[in-house]
Amino acid sequence: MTIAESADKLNRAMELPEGVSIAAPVSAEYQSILTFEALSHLAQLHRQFEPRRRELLAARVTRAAELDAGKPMDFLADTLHVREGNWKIAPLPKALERRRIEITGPTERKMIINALNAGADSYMSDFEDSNSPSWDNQIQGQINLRDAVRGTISVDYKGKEYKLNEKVAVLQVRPRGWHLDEKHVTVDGQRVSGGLFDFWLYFYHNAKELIARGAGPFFYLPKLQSHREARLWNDVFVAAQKLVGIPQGTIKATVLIETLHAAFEMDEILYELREHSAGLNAGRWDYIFSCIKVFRNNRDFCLADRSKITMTVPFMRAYALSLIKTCHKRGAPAIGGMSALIPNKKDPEANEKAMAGIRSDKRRDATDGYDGGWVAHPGLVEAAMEEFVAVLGDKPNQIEKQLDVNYGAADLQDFRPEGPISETGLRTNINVGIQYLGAWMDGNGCVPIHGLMEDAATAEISRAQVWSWIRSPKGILDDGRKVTADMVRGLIPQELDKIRALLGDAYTETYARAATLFGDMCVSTELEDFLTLPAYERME
Ligand SMILES: CC(=O)SCCNC(=O)CCNC(=O)[C@H](O)C(C)(C)COP(=O)(O)OP(=O)(O)OC[C@H]1O[C@@H](n2cnc3c(N)ncnc32)[C@H](O)[C@@H]1OP(=O)(O)O
Ligand SMILES: O=CC(=O)O
Ligand SMILES: [Mg+2]
Repeated sequence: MTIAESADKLNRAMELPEGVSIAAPVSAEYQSILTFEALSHLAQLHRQFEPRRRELLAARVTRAAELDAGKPMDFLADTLHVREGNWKIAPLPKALERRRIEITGPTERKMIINALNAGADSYMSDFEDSNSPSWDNQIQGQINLRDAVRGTISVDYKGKEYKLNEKVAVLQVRPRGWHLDEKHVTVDGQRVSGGLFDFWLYFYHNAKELIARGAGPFFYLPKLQSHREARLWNDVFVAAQKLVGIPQGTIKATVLIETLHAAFEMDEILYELREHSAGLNAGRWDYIFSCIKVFRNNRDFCLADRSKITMTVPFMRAYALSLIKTCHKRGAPAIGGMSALIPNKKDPEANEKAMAGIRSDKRRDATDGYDGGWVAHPGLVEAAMEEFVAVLGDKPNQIEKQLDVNYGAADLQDFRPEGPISETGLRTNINVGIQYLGAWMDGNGCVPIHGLMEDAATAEISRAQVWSWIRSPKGILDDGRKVTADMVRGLIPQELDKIRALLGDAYTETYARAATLFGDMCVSTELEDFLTLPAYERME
């Protein structure tokens, strides 16, 4: 029986609201999330907001075409009054005042427990970059979150029982970005938005319970490209709070500034969400990816090896400090991003280096003025926390710190360094891109590769860099060879062999499919918008 047939058999007994259809199995347990009322409100929200989502996605295409045609990236003229106005976001709830260290990770059951117990102030549970959006991951993730909110989550793993400590981190949830659909659920024959689906199911099942427990429905909003996209989220929040019957302004959301477009609209984004805002976060990995994507047709644009694009290169520095300045002026928290370093159990020397890297990353963020920062692994919380405490002392945040910096459009686009580009850097991008994509298509959205955390955002940089080095006349290796499509096609089987040898029994044929897809995307004439869009269509 195919998945569609078994889904049909299982779901035939299930009563669905008018116009709603589900093309995936819904077990009795899944039905506790996909209730008639939850789905009927989802359909209502879809009908109300989907036309605007589509308009905004179309506006992204128009904007990209304008940039391709050479229109400069700049601050918006018609929102000058917002940038110059004297306003602040609404006061923060107590639960979101102290966010020095936020751990992040996928919504897998054991990981949720480990993350909530890790000693961080907050935990961002992720349906985006670190998640592979298979049907099971999405619905099981909602089940896990529901149980975590109620404190009943537990799991027995290899004979060890996992349950929550008395004191746990404050939970925040990141739904998918506006670009992703949830292909298994349609309303009136149209796929629903992945972001709306994730947001609504979590909100519907947990908002009141969270409020009763002294927290609230707190979110992270990924990959926004404009304040109009923030306005759409704000309007969704207003409608959702009304549907569930909780006061307006109860939802709080932190927006990731992780596209170059959004860096030019930070004030405007905070303004749109001012009743619901919990500040901004520097999503550094998607930000680098976005810069490459924005300048895809600018033959002068070229970035050095991925390892050379650190937080201290000119354009990243301008972005990082502008974000703090904007947030603090508006009374909003500025949350730092993720260092990709993770602990290394097998190699003490590498481990020491990783820990030193984490410390220096968090020290720089805290000293600059960030109110908190992200870590990818429980083993990093203590060291990262020490660095923030060293700067903040016993204060919950440093929002009062106003930055006297003035970065303009040219600083945000000072894309240095352009080199070096090495064969090692090229091979690493290919190897990481294929390994990540293979794991993702097999249902795992976050993978340790060569001592670093790799997720959808970091893999996007790898993919976009290879594409850009082929296209740009500046894509020349430090030994003088031009990066070409033929060179990349030749390296892919070699890197796939290395992956096969490395993974051993864990290797599946998916990696070969991932290599084909990755290769096609690198050599194609157009830079595909997101790696995850074609990959999602290849998943069940
Ligand atoms: C660009 C961005 O968007 S960044 C945000 C998105 N990315 C992330 O959130 C990264 C999340 N991190 C991870 O998924 C993981 O840390 C990985 C995949 C990078 C490495 O995971 P592993 O290989 O399992 O690490 P390792 O074996 O050292 O894990 C040790 C323990 O910590 C747990 N752990 C590791 N990372 C996390 C995490 N982020 N949250 C909760 N638990 C975690 C493991 O489950 C394991 O638990 P156990 O000992 O009880 O079995
Ligand atoms: O989501 C975070 C990022 O760096 O991308
Ligand atoms: Mg991101």
